[in-house]
Order: sequence, then C-alpha cells, then structure tokens
Amino acid sequence: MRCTVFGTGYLGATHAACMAELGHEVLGVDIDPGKVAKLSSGEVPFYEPGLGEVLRRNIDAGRLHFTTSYSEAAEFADLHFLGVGTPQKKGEYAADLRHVHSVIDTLAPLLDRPAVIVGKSTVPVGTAADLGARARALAPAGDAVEVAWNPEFLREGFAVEDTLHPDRMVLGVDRQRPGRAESELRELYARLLGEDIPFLVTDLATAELVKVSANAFLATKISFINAISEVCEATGADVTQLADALGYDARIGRRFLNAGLGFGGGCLPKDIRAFMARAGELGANQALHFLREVDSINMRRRTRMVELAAQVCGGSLLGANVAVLGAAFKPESDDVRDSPALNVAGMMQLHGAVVSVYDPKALDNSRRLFPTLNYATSAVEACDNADAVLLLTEWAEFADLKPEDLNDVVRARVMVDGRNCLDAADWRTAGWVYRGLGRG
Ligand SMILES: NC(=O)C1=CN([C@@H]2O[C@H](COP(=O)(O)OP(=O)(O)OC[C@H]3O[C@@H](n4cnc5c(N)ncnc54)[C@H](O)[C@@H]3O)[C@@H](O)[C@H]2O)C=CC1
Ligand SMILES: O=C(O)[C@H]1O[C@H](OP(=O)(O)OP(=O)(O)OC[C@H]2O[C@@H](n3ccc(=O)[nH]c3=O)[C@H](O)[C@@H]2O)[C@H](O)[C@@H](O)[C@@H]1O
Repeated sequence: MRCTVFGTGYLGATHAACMAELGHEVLGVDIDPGKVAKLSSGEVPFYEPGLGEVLRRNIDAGRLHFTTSYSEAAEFADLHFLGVGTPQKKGEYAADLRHVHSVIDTLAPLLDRPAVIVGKSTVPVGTAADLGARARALAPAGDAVEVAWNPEFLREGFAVEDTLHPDRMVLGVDRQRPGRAESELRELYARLLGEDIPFLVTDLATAELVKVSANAFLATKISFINAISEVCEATGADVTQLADALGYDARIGRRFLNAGLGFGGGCLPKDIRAFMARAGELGANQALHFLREVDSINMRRRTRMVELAAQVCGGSLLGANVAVLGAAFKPESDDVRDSPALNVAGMMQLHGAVVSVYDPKALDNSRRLFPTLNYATSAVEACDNADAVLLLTEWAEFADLKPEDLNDVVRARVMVDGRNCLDAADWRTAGWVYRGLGRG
C-alpha cells in the first residue's frame, strides 16, 4: 500500500519509517526543509533508539521518501496520516490546532479523487468531525474525502517498539458516513494485527477521548504517587517501598508509580490542560477539576526540589555550585519540552546558584532552550567542585553511578536523587548526605 505522513517529528518520523518497515511505500511530508533533508539522507533529527536503522533500511529499500511538497503527496497516495504538533496555546490551557488546520487547508484542495485522512495527533474531542467537514468542503472530490482518527500511544524512547507492537489499535470513524478507513487500516496494519492486538473501531469522539483519557490517567497515577510522596516526606516513610507494596496488587500495578520530579515532555502536561479547557467549553468542567490538582501536585515537585537544593546547600543557593545530572524530560530521549530537570535548573540559577548541567543526549536542545546555564560534557565534569549533585533524569549511566565515582570530585558529598533511582544506603555509607523525594 501507499500512504503519506504529514508532520515528521517524534511521532510522524517514527510512523513513516515503521509503515515502510511493514512493507508499504511511504512519503513523509514536513514544512521544515532541514528536517526533510536530514530524514531523506537517513539521519533522524532527534534521538530515538533504533529509529535510525529502520529509517535507513527502508530508504535503501526505496520504500521511504520525504518531501515538503503537498502536491507530490496528494499525487502519491490516497491514504494520508496527520501527525503534526498540537502544542498548548500561549497563555491558555487550550490546544493550538493551527498546524492541524494548516494540513487540511493545504491538502484538501488538492484531493480530486477519493481519499482517507487519518489523524494521529492528540486533539480536543470534536476536532476530527470539524476537520471532516472542512476537508469535504475544500476538496474537489467533496464527500469522497473521509477523515478518521487513529490515536497514537507510543512513548518516546520506545517509539519503534510501541509502533510495531502496540497494546491496542483504536480507530474512530464518522458513523454518519460510509467510509473505507477501517478496511484501509486493517490492510495497512495487517502485519501488526496478526499478533492478536485488539483493534477497536468506534466513533470519532470516543477515539479522540480514549487518547486524552489515557494520558490523563497516566498523569493522575504519577501525581497520585507524588502526593503520597509528600506525606512520606512528612513522616519519614519511604515512597519507593510504598509503591512496591501497592504495585503487587494487580489492580494497581507498579508501573507509573515512580515518585520523583514528576511528569514533563511534549504531551502529558499539555494534554491534561487541553482536556480541562475542552471540558470547560463543553460545560463538563466540574468533571475534570481533579486534573487541576494533578497538574499542581506535579508542578509542586519542581519547587520542592529547589527548596531541597537550598536546604542541602546550607539554606541558600546563592553562590552554590550545583551539578544537575539530566536535562531530557525522561531517559532515552533528547526531548526537553517542559523538562522538569531543566525547569529546576533554571529556577536554581534564578536563586543565584552556579548550575552545571550534563545529559547524555539532550545538551544541544537544552542549550537552545536555556542558553544561560553551564553545560558539561560528562557527569564528572558537571560535578566538579559541586556543593550538591541533583540527579533529575534517571538515565542508566546516572543510576549506575557509585559514590567512589564522585567522592573526590565534589566540594561537598551531597546527593539529591530527584528520581529515587539510587540506593540511599550506598551513598550514606560512603559519607554522603543523601536525600530522595519522599524517601525520608
Ligand atoms: N511525541 C510523542 O511521543 C507523541 C506525540 N503524540 C502527538 O502527536 C502530535 C505530534 O507530536 P510530536 O511528533 O511530538 O511533535 P513534533 O513537534 O516533534 O513534530 C511535529 C512536526 O510537524 C511539522 N509540521 C507542522 N506544521 C506542519 C504542516 N502544516 N505540514 C507538515 N508538517 C508540519 C513540524 O515541522 C514538526 O516536524 C502531537 O499531537 C502529540 O501530542 C502522540 C503520541 C506520542
Ligand atoms: O501522548 C504522548 O505523547 C505519549 O505520552 C506519554 O509518553 P511520553 O511522554 O513519551 O513518556 P512517559 O514514559 O509517559 O513519561 C512521561 C513523563 O512522566 C514521568 N514519569 C513517568 C513514569 C513514572 O512513574 N513517573 C514519572 O514521573 C517521566 O519522567 C516523564 O517526564 C505516554 O506514556 C504515551 O503513551 C503517549 O503516547
């Protein structure tokens, strides 16, 4: 089969490469010529484990190409995926849909034969129906253009794995109109679905809500354990052992109960806010009030970390040398969008600390976002003469750090473990002051 993918960022580049991996002919479309040039040459313009190999294998096979040309895309296929960004609007909670609208407004007028547009982006409920009306009005093919919604659930750092082995496939279709989105996607995903992966077909609104509800639940689970973490801090209890004990209950499960600096990234924070905004527009805002608390618990973790850093530096950050290990919003990613680690680093600098940041993959993106911070090329360099070391993103190389790696590097043996990924006893035995978030 042939398909296009509009938007070749973290989601779209992965989707395009993986659809080619399934044996299809794919054309990725982006308005960023730099990104298109890099992808066309087999270079992934961001860090995503394993994606480079899939990209290059399928470019070499002649199945995968990238372009900035919408007319080329309209000619190339009749199945078009939409994977552009839906960031939070400046100064509002609502999602910014201008990129989504731009794809439809530019592509639809070129559609002079039947076509299926399948949304992957995370959008407020009701968007898909609106885009369908918009596309049918603009397309020469009129009602022969169908808009469906197939939300994406991939996690950064596991994007290829999650795309090729999803937990489930969800497809929303316009129940008012006969269409071929379901048959097209069943054919496109056939090699995936063979692994008895559930394929749920529903209406457009339900599919849109499944996605935002999934992210809202995940954010809620994280803020739940971080709320409990605040109680643990007040009682000297250990939230990591508490989470282990909760996780043995199959109804709760241990995953996403890691207390620490909380959630960031280009999705969870914006998606819960957009969900609240949309619910408000629909008159259902009471229903999602709890998400306000989810958001504020999450943001409180960051200010708590800054307080803790000041505490361990003798009560003030003024003039303190602070090493920050981790800048990406999570390990195995270079994504610094709403990174809790960088947010904390920036706040500490504002409090007068001299901050030195190291991250295995996210330094370039960090420099662009926070140019005034100091950046190191290794953990040891970042910790040189440090009054405190803050572990804020749990990269494996940081979780594997031993006290002897840093004993003679720092000015004061103080470790603040923002992701509770170190063994407190190891560090305390080596004479370090060790503080976790919610670990006594
Ligand atoms: N990043 C992730 O792990 C996941 C993201 N999503 C959702 O997917 C969507 C995209 O997210 P990301 O890939 O992270 O965003 P991104 O910002 O990395 O990529 C978006 C891409 O779209 C391009 N673009 C913008 N306007 C365009 C247009 N008119 N035509 C063609 N290309 C255009 C941009 O140049 C950029 O390369 C969002 O709605 C997000 O919530 C869903 C699941 C996972
Ligand atoms: O819509 C999206 O973009 C995606 O958002 C999340 O994926 P992602 O943001 O890539 O990363 P997660 O692994 O979910 O982590 C999100 C944040 O939560 C934090 N987190 C995660 C787990 C945990 O136990 N505690 C915790 O603080 C991480 O550090 C990170 O900052 C969802 O997990 C994906 O299913 C979804 O497709």
